[in-house]
Amino acid sequence: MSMSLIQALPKAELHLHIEGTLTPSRMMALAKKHNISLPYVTLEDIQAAYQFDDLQSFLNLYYQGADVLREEEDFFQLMWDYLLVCKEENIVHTEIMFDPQTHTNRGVGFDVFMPGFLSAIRKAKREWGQSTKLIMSFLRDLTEAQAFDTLDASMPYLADIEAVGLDSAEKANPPEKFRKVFAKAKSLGLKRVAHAGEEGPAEYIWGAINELNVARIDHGVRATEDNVLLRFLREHQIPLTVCPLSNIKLNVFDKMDQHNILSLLNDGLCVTVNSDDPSYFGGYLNQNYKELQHHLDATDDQIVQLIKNSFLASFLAPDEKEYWLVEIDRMLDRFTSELSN
Ligand code: HPA
Ligand SMILES: [Zn+2]
Repeated sequence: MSMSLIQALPKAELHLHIEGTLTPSRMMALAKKHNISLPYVTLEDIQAAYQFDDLQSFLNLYYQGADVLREEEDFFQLMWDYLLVCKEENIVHTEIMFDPQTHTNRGVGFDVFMPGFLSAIRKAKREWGQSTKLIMSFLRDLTEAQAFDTLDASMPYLADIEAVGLDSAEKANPPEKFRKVFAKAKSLGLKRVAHAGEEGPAEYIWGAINELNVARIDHGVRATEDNVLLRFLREHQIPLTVCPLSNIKLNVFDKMDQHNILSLLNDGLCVTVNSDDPSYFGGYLNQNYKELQHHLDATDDQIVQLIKNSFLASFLAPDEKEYWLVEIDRMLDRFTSELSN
């Protein structure tokens, strides 16, 4: 049963950067369209370049790749490519991060990328009922004043933005640097998330919770360095959006069999599985689940709990969460009775 379980069950994805879904072939096509010369000739050159030492070495290529995104249609295609993957992988709900500053810094404004994103999102909703929410992420290596400018520029699109987030280079950019802009976002009715405890210390997870008032932590795997924090995360069921393949590619863990996701799960934390930047890290969501079966001997029960957590940790309304949890149990009952017949 476990082979098809991952594919068969409806899932939510909560930690996904849309700029990190830019496929090598789409990158090549857009470079050609806009007459941009890439440091790659073939698709294989791109694959070969995607070997990273750490977060920063990845970010350098990720920001470089995003430069091929110039027009509304490009952003539509980027989003559409990913939403088709959601349909294929049975990701019925997805909370998608986008990095406005990666685009506004090179003269591509909200009036270019937002209409592109939104038309793809609306088409997927119409065609197969795809559920999505958008999370606007601030780049933490830039200043808080620049984050405020970004929040101001997003005002015309606020109705389509669920939450704000915090990403990019974590070390030396602690959450409290963005305390005021997160407070402003909260006053505007936006939910909050932040990357913390990926490369940065457990202390940054406390900072995200106490200073930024986040509903969940992106990554958070370094929480295991602080037992008081672990107890707090368990007691308050503050979700961690963990990204297994990302953590291996960026050397947060040496090998998948050393990943701590299942020990966090067994400890009673609300952990979830996500793909982060699938085009750069070598796998979409289902592959991330499969890695846990292959390298950590994840049981069916653990896979099911991780999938249920993906809905519990989402920003869906309580009745929507309940709908999917009931649907999952219904499907599991059916699998079990099919197996016993
Ligand atoms: O995993 C990540 N961490 C920080 N910044 C990012 N930007 C895209 N992906 C990431
Ligand atoms: Zn991320």
